Amino acid sequence: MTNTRAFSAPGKALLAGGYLVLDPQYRSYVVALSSRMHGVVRRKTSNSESWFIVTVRSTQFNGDEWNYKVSKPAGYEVYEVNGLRNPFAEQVVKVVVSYCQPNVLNMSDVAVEIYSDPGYHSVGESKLKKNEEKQFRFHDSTITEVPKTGLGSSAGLVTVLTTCLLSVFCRGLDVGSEKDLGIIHNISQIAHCQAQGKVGSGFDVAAAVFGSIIYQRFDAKLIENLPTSQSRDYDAALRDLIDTTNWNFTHDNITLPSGIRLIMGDVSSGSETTKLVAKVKTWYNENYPRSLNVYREINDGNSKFIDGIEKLTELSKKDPLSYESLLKALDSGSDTKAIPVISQIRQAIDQVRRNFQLMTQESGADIEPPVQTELLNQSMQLKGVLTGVVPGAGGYDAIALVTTESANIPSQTLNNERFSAVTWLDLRQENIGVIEENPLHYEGLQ
Ligand SMILES: Nc1ncnc2c1ncn2[C@@H]1O[C@H](COP(=O)(O)OP(=O)(O)O)[C@@H](O)[C@H]1O
Ligand SMILES: C[C@@](O)(CCOP(=O)(O)OP(=O)(O)O)CC(=O)O
Repeated sequence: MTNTRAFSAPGKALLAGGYLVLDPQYRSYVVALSSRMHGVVRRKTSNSESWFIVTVRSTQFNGDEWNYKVSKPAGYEVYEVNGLRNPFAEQVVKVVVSYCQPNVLNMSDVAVEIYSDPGYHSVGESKLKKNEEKQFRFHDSTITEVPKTGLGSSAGLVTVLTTCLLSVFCRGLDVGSEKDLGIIHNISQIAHCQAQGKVGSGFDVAAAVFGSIIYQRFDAKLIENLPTSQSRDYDAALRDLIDTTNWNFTHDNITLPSGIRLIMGDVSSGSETTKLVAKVKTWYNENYPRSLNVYREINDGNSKFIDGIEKLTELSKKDPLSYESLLKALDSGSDTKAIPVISQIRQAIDQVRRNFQLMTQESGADIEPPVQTELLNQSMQLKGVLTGVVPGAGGYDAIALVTTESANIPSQTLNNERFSAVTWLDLRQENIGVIEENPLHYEGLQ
């Protein structure tokens, strides 16, 4: 077992900051989730002297497996021996070997088993396999054909695979050290961005690495300006970008106040974030500077939301009795207008949602389409709900509710026609980012 290590990284929900977070000037509020992506990595004997193989296996998805042959005629060459595509896995292998510079002449083969927690994908016809520690769902289809719930599976994959490979190629990796987390973050952002072929804000990768955070993005040019991987200067530029460049981004750890939880409802109609982002960008440019005012209003709402959540945390510590009665008031569904911090949070989210509804009408991007507005308004009638949003890019994917710990949303909505399209996901917030796991916990799943 000494040859084997295991790591995991969390999924995310972007509660405040959708679209704005693409611009480094705006802060976002990202909650890491209890649904995690896992990787178990082991070294094996190599059959060749001039190359080695990195196998990425995802048995949950109909036995998916990718085998990357890594050789170094001049610079590193990485290709999948059966011509199978997984751009995220491939980019991670490329970036990690270019960064760590393993000696292909005496490097062992490496195998990484990937496991994703049930929350990442719709249940469908899958079969649950478990042992005493973990449980995973096994699907009959390949990864690209199984519907996602929107927790950021590619960011999770990239982050655990990066961590697994670094642990083999750069010995002594310690995910408890800020420095090593920084390296994992920078490599994961580069690989994710190159695989996506577009520059997202990177909030999903940052949450996978650092957990729940206030996130402000790095300048997209950092990655765009890298020379191509064929260039002589690539390896040096890459190392410089990972080890010495100041990325100048914010990832301040946060936690939801005690007694408050996040609950996600999968609506599972699916929306394509890239298309929504493209429509919003067109709308923004065509309506400038009025669109800037809309963004400023949303940003003001986001800031008041973040501030309100911080006030709740403060109150829970300084005056537990008042805090307890505030939670009780939320739970009973009684009128909470007289409680300033609750009004602040609700008004802040109303301000954000009003502007998202306006952008939806004007841009044609279904950020908060009328069915989601209806669902959120209905959710606000449930006992124990503090507030609710369409997370991230919005669309028809999901809703996220911030509720009291004791609110039982699934039982309140059972047999309620208005919620018939919603599947409440079995997950909650969990602040922690990448962690080391016990590799034995993945054995004997049945
Ligand atoms: N469990 C997994 N095993 C292997 N690859 C995965 C896994 N989960 C996600 N991926 C990779 O990430 C891709 C999904 O990325 P994307 O469509 O951007 O979804 P998301 O919004 O969940 O990140 C998959 O097609 C695959 O390449
Ligand atoms: C629009 C965005 O600001 C937020 C998108 O959030 P989602 O949580 O919807 O993300 P995906 O998992 O990529 O679909 C784009 C971004 O920040 O990358």
